[in-house]
Amino acid sequence: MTFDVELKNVSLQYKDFKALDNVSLKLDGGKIYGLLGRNGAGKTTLLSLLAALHKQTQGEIEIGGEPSFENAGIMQHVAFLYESDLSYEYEYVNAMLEIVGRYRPNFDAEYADYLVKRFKLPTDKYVKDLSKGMQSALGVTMGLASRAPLTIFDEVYLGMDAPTREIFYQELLEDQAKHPRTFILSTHLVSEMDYLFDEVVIIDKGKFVLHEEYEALVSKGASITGSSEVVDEFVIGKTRLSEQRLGNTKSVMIYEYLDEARRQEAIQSGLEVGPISLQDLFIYLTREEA
Ligand SMILES: Nc1ncnc2c1ncn2[C@@H]1O[C@H](COP(=O)(O)OP(=O)(O)OP(=O)(O)O)[C@@H](O)[C@H]1O
Repeated sequence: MTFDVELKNVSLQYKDFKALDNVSLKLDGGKIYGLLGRNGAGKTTLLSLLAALHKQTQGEIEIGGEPSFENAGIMQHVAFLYESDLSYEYEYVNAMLEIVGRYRPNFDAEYADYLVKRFKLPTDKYVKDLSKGMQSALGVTMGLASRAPLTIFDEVYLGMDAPTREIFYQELLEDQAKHPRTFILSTHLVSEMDYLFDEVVIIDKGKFVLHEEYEALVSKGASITGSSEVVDEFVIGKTRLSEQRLGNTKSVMIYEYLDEARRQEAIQSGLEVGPISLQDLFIYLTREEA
């Protein structure tokens, strides 16, 4: 089972501050979405509305085709994992997973057990005594093993070290292939996680910026590498996202679709044409105006 998600003109006002401003978005079920935004952009606010932790001040949210707020039938199928304070959690890992399993209709205890071993989570310590990275891995274990049709991870992987994050990414892709559901991953680890995303959503200062397929998005630009003079000449008049220089070699990311003829022209001039990085595009699209 997977869930579509739809936000129609959603705003959230905290007293006199608008954290989300008229956001509309439609996410088709069964895909992995990357939610990107700078600090304070409104990612957690948006995700906590999807998890019905509070209600939007304006607009409508539908999950699986139904209004989701205070809808127990829908919300039992929505898993929201975020960095939470577990410093008072006097439960062992297995006991905590058992509790989660009671509330999640699709919970797979065997898979949870497998993930506990895969993440090497100690089963003889209270959750409060686990390291920060281990607590993150426990959050990921709860989220994956719940197999909820809508699973939201809000930066839960921050405390994990790189090899542990790699295990998470592998498990996410493998389990998504076997049991497709809708994932939303918010992250600042853009260049590390971009390959996971089917589609990307960017918000900035509470406002919707874009929603696009990852492949389509990164094909909107190109990286051009070669000798400085030739690169400079080729990129004249094009929007530059970033620039790197090493000796006489230069690499420039441009934000412009290159058709086959232009690509061939670049290659004929001795330039290398590569894909653009989502991270550079993200930085460009959310930059502060000077
Ligand atoms: N309870 C609250 N009262 C007032 N303002 C709030 C409240 N919660 C969040 N905000 C504000 O809403 C804005 C969006 O916050 P949010 O946590 O959604 O951002 P974020 O994109 O998740 O940021 P980060 O990447 O830094 O975690 C911020 O300016 C924040 O200060």
